[in-house]
Amino acid sequence: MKTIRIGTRDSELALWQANTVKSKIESLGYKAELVPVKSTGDIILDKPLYELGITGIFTKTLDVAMLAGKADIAVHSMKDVPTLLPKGIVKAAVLKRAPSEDILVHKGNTAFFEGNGTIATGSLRRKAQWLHKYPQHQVEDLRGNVNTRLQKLEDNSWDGAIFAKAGLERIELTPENHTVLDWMIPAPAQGAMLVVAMENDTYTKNILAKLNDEDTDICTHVERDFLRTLEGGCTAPIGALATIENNVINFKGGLFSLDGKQKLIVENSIAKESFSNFGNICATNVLNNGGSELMKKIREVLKPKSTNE
Ligand SMILES: NCc1[nH]cc(CCC(=O)O)c1CC(=O)O
Repeated sequence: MKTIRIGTRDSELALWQANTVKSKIESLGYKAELVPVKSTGDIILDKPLYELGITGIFTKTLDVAMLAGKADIAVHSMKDVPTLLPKGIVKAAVLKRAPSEDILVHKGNTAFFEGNGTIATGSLRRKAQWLHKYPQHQVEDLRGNVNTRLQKLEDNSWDGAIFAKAGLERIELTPENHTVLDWMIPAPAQGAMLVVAMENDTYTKNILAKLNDEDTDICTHVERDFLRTLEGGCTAPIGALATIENNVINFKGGLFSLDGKQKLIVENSIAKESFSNFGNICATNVLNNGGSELMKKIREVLKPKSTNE
């Protein structure tokens, strides 16, 4: 029997995700092994992500390994995956979503919420939404994998730092002192895992199809369509979350100015079977209600840089 080779980065979160897929493949009665690959996103830590000028920094090295025939599949945090996949690489499964929320990890004293706080994040989306809600606060840049960021928070005088709840839970590192940011719109596809395979690898694709969660697949499709239509190749502070209840998709998306002062929100629902163009409809709604002007301003500042989160 062919062994499915899973390309993976070596961060604790990436390994957890790759091992989870390995176990699921083995539970179906097939063989799988991990192939470690180093990613530039994990190596360059001194610059904000959006300044690195590379799209899909976390995923590119694994794409290269797959295209070079060194790995059959890769497991990604779906929010780190560019909305257009490289030629020859296709979506093979979207796993059932873990919690989608962001959380603030702090140091026990929450008085800063009411006063002059300093919180750390490397994400434009988190920064903009934080400053919108807490305009008197400072936001500092914070890079690195989840473990590195937790360590940096401990080593610095910041009051808190923002993380994806799913990422901390997966590696069982959620600190006791934290607040779930249920008001913050998560990154498109946050909490979901995407497994990609080679387009021509029917054997592997047929196995992975059994791992696909239909509702998560649909929701992340809507969120990523919203992102793709809105940003048009540039990275802006954009959040999106779709959920399904009683066969209805409920969607909330937001575009923010970099300083968080401006906020354009769309909330919309549609029957589940009409999901295919829904993200684009929601994005067009934002673009027609001030979003085009705001995106133009954001592009002038960020251009020619672009990356995900
Ligand atoms: N930006 C890096 C990243 N990519 C995926 C996750 C966590 C898992 C997920 O959101 O699906 C994280 C960590 C974080 O944002 O705190």
